[in-house]
Amino acid sequence: MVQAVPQSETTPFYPRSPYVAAKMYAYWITVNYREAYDMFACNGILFNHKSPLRGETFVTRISTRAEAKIALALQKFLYLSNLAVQRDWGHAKDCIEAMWLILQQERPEDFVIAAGITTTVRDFVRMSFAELGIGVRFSGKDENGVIIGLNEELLNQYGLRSDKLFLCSTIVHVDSKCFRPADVDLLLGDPTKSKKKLGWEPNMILLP
Ligand SMILES: Nc1nc2c(ncn2[C@@H]2O[C@H](COP(=O)(O)OP(=O)(O)O[C@H]3O[C@H](CO)[C@@H](O)[C@H](O)[C@@H]3O)[C@@H](O)[C@H]2O)c(=O)[nH]1
Repeated sequence: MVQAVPQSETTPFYPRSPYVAAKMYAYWITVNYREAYDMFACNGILFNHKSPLRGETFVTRISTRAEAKIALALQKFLYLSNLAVQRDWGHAKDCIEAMWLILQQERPEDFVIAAGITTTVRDFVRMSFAELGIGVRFSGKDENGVIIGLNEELLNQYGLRSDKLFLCSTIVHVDSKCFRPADVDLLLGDPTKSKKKLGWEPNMILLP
């Protein structure tokens, strides 16, 4: 449903949730006030951004909280829905810096603020488990996640015990009943304008 890949300032919007539909009002009223009253009003079109303050209902925190509990043997499984969706995940600090830069410009304009790198939820989960020393592979029809390796050294470094983690055991379950009725398959922002005009560069990016 995305109208172009990557998505720049000129890509048409196609909201896939009531929340994002409401954000369209905020976007257009900003443009309207700028054009009608010559106000210094700008839109930062921010792609997904994270920090330690990220709410626990978002997929990154759902996963990392569950992963930590699994590593501590306080929980057995992580339940997720669609692992194939891709997001352009950046850091909130970088976005705030971009907001400040937008407001320092001579002329008010709209800017895409994005890392310009897209990652599947599947890879995010795999990478964050790996940070703890737990190797996970997703396979099979349901794409459940299975332990394929344990890095004892890394686990020990965090004071974690590997005796409750078993090779070949399934720790990530995909629940297809929980797929969103309308979801965004792929978000990948094009930050070219921000980099060029604002001199903005994200400091924290998620490398696959
Ligand atoms: N929440 C959640 N999402 C899951 C899960 N499993 C897979 N996902 C998928 O992970 C993706 C990201 O979901 P969220 O972390 O909930 O974020 P979001 O819907 O992309 O919302 C963010 O982006 C919006 C713009 O697209 C923002 O408007 C919003 O503020 C937020 O930053 C979605 O495609 C969702 O289907 C799960 O168990 N829980």
